[in-house]
Amino acid sequence: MRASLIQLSVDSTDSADERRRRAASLVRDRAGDDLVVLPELWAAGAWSYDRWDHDAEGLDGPTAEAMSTAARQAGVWLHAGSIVERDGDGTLYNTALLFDRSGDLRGRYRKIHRYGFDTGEATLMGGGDDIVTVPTDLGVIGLATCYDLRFPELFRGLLDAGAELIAVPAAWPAARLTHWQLLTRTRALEEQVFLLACCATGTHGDMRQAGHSMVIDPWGTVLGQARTTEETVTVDLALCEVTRIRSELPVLRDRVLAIEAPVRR
Ligand SMILES: NC(=O)CCC(=O)C(=O)O
Repeated sequence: MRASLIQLSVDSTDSADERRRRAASLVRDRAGDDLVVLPELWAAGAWSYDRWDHDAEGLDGPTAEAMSTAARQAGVWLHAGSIVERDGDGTLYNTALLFDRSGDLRGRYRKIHRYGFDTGEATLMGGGDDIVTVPTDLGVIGLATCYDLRFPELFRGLLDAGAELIAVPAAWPAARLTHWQLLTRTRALEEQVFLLACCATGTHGDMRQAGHSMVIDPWGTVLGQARTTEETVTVDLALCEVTRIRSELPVLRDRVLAIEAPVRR
């Protein structure tokens, strides 16, 4: 399969509408690919907290509509990154969307771990409850978002739910680039999955984002990596490698599930 990460620039110099138009055009350029991935909260801006209320939308809002159309026009599976979703009660969620080649919404994941400690996303948004995997004609795709990378138990849950490839949209800060590079490779290696991690670039809300979007194979090898500009990384990958590597190095078979550690905080 051929997969692309579109590392969009999310900068305070352009508007959500401009980014939607640019993202749709970049997705259409990927006609012929199988899977395309966009970053986290790229329309509203992951660090533009003051925009979230204004730019929040439903699953039939302008971002979802533009991305559904772009997926259909390009004939690709499209992980459209995430949106600031407002539900019927008015609660905001950081919600990732996966469209199929016809533009139908096939997966929706509300980010479970909210970043910010006692500020930002942690206080302005609700958290998701569900681990989400989506069976596709490509393989089983697991969904996680940005800060989730710091929580290995979620990735183990995705593995147990059958994930062969995990897509991770992000808006990771440039100041913690080394964490991004370590955590993405570690999650791919420990779960023996392909990990497609698409980070935003550019600066908004006073936060410079890391770029360095990466595709990593189940051996932990980086198959493709972006730099810090707006760019698209395209790789060819064989999902059958998951089965081959899991049988060549069968560490997952050696799990001891009965360990019960006391939880101390
Ligand atoms: N958008 C995010 O989830 C940011 C995560 C982050 O900055 C970190 O884990 O460090």
